[in-house]
Amino acid sequence: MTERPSTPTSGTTTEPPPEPPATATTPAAGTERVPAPGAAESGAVTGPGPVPVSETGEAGAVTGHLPAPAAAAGPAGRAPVLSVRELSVRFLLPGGRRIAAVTDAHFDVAPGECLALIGESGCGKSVLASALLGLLPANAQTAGSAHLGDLDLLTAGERTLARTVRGRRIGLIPQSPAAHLTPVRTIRSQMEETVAQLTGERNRSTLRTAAEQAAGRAGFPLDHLDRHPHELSGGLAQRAATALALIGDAPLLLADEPTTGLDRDLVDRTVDELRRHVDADRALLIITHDLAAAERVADRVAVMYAGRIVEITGADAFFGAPGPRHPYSRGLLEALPDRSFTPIPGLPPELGSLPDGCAFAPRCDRATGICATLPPLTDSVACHHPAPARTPEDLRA
Ligand SMILES: Nc1ncnc2c1ncn2[C@@H]1O[C@H](COP(=O)(O)OP(=O)(O)OP(=O)(O)O)[C@@H](O)[C@H]1O
Ligand code: NI
Repeated sequence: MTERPSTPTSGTTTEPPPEPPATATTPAAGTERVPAPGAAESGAVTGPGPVPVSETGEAGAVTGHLPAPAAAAGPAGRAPVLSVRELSVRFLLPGGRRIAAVTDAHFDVAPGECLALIGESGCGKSVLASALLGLLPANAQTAGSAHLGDLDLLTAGERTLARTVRGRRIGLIPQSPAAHLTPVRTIRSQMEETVAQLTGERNRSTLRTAAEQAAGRAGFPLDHLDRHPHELSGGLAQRAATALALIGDAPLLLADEPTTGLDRDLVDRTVDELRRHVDADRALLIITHDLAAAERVADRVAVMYAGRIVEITGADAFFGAPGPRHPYSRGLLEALPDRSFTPIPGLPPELGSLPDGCAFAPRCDRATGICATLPPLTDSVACHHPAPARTPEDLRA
């Protein structure tokens, strides 16, 4: 774990000027959001407390929507930057198949806090991030709510998301940075344009300096700034995308695998820069396969399995003592080379045909008959047979 101040260093957030957002966070052409059935009338968010989990796993069958103040207190006792309640995403496929990519996700991210979202490939992490930014494809349906202050990101219109949210209130480091960079323009010109759009600055030399500072923050070499995206390695494209996402100093940063393709030193450097973003009293939701990076940057960890968050707990408790409580979370840690290097047996289930009960049960050595029923998320873990919690202080979820 890195040393970090216990109190945020600044209480200010940057109010964006009224210009369009950064190009790096513009949605792909042709993508449109399909509002969830009944989503329009639900401005309400559910209150804190046990997470209701829908038995059917169907979008629209989300349970427990109780009216509550939009600014429910976050884990640090402050109003969260992001408040996600029973967020579900379904993809409708030809022939009537439904992919349950995200089911009943429920969490907050507070100012000055980093939440790391981890889990095996295909479990729904990127879909969750895309839902928050209104970047889902047209065959997606959402349910639940995701409040950024008073704004429900799931029901906000594309115009609002494009003009005031993406790049301004939420920065995105996308999972495929090369695809998000504009192919025909140099990295320098994309960075200068982003600075101009977000700050209103027009002076050439000021823009040039700001772009070079942004590159420096992400460890992007200045002598590569005049290159086009196709002239960059994957790691350099990653750093360019990180630099672009950091420019707006958005109150919430979504970083989807921000360290892919980087060597260990650059991983550390990148996550330390992301941590500086958090320590300036902003929020970070980082999606990563790199558990060492998660340990270095995160305050809390959310573990996702087959579209559901199965455990959400403090990073110190998770990576240290007493360790995670869900058998899947424990398996993820035990699979690490510097732990017992034992892979979790079997494969994750198809999200198009999930069982009614615990989706991890077929791979779990603790499973019993009761696991044919869905375990609710109580005490930070959704499992009928969790490892015991040692002390309440260990769990600061
Ligand atoms: N447009 C789509 N139509 C149908 N299914 C989709 C679509 N987009 C994603 N999915 C499915 O949603 C599930 C979750 O995908 P997602 O990209 O969120 O996984 P992930 O956890 O981010 O994985 P990774 O770690 O590999 O990035 C996958 O099973 C994927 O096949
Ligand atoms: Ni992903």
